[in-house]
Amino acid sequence: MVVSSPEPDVAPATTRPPVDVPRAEAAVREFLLAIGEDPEREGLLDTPKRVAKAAHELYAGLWQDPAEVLSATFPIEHEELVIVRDIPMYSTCEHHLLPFHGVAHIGYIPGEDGRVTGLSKLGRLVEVFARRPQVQEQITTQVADALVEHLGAQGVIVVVEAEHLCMSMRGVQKPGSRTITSAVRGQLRDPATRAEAMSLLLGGKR
Ligand SMILES: Nc1nc2c(ncn2[C@@H]2O[C@H](COP(=O)(O)OP(=O)(O)OP(=O)(O)O)[C@@H](O)[C@H]2O)c(=O)[nH]1
Ligand SMILES: [Zn+2]
Repeated sequence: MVVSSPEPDVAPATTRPPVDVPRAEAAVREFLLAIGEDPEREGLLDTPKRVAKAAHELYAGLWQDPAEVLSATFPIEHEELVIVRDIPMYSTCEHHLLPFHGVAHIGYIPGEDGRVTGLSKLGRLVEVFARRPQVQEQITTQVADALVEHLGAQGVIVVVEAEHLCMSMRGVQKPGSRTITSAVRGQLRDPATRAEAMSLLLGGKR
């Protein structure tokens, strides 16, 4: 078993994602007008340009392929649990386009061929699915399914813990509340294995 707590590993934007910049800038300008702001005032002059530029990073996952992230594997014939926990995660809720952020924990049992992926690739996989307009449940299941589909994992467990700013700074206004979601696949559905993985994954937090 391997347990690792990684440094943040944010995928560099190697290819420029196809944000339609003029369209994004025009939309931000319109939005500023809609809320009664003056897009011509000095502080806002460059805002449409900045927001469009930020979109390249915030939504980079829309143009990334999970299969590519998981394509590099190592034949070290490890057939037991590998866990990377406390992977920092920033995403955008698709309902309000506000951030939600927290950590993801991933455990997987490699495929029968014993091939494993690089530990950082688990962090990159989270990026692929988090850097999109999203809901937390979907990130969780997409990460789990990608490990089964593209890595051939025999078992997977993914837990995501996050605070949603749409619940903190507006709406119900409950700052500090955390949402926890999990997805379990294959051999880790077995109750005993799952309980062991969960306790390692959460590192004695509960
Ligand atoms: N299940 C789930 N719900 C989310 C997520 N992010 C935001 N939401 C919720 O999406 C719901 C949208 O509800 P609506 O009633 O359509 O929108 P709203 O009037 O802005 O809701 P309030 O936030 O309650 O004011 C809210 O309850 C949010 O808390 C997520 O990742 N997963
Ligand atoms: Zn929201």
